[in-house]
Amino acid sequence: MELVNHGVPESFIKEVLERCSEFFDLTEKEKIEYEPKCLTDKIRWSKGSKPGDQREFLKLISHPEFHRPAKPAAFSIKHSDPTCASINVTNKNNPILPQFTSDILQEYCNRRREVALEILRGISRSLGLEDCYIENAMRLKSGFDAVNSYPPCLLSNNPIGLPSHSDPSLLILLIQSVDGGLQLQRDGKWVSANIAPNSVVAHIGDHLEILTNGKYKSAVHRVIGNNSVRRIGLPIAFGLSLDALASSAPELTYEGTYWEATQCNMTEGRTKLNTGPP
Ligand SMILES: O=C(O)CCC(=O)C(=O)O
Ligand SMILES: [Fe+2]
Repeated sequence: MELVNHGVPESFIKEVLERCSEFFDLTEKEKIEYEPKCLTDKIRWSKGSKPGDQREFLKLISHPEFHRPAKPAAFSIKHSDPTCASINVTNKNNPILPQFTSDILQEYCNRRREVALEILRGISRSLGLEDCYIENAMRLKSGFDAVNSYPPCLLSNNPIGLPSHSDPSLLILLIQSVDGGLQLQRDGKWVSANIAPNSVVAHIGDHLEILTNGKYKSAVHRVIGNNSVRRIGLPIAFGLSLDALASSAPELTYEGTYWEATQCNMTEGRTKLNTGPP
């Protein structure tokens, strides 16, 4: 789904993508400072570790608090926890950029959140459920947002920057710095997503497929790399509360659970949905 008139000005989107790009311009030594050291590190840099994943990515954990109310106290860590010294770490050589990058990504996530909630309300309605059904079932007030952005690495002989996969979470809103790269699987074929400048791609994640008992299907997608120009893809994944569990809405179940159905129906690239309940 391509979204236009989404209410976030083009200049702000440009600024977000530029800040990400500046972050990737830091030296490897500087970026290593932002490798995750603590569970609650808000801004993290790392590289794809799975075969064929040529990404380098920056992640923002914009969850308000790493908080699991139903778990023992030891599982609840607030961002202000003094034992997590690496939170908000600033690099000596670049004292401004990463904090600034984190702030601007946070602001971008906040602005996107309302759009995501509005789409999820529309999806609830389309299923004959009350508007706030998904929000309430997934406890989105303390939901988890993550931003991945990455420049293409040198793509050697392999044009695939990120292999076929579907995303965890409920809904993903994506912008990109240059057109092209993202492909979606439709009827077994790869279709390029041509996204107009300043528009946003919205696609469904695995948890929404589970929740809706397969009525909304998680989008299988991949990214084709590009050696000539840096492309930043910036998906925000809107996820459920760390304390919630994705399971089929009882109002939508029929003949057993969706987990059972998906597990006897393996298809390429659907690893997340085929591994069974967590
Ligand atoms: O860069 C993109 O267009 C998409 C990236 C993606 O699919 C992901 O990070 O899961
Ligand atoms: Fe993805």
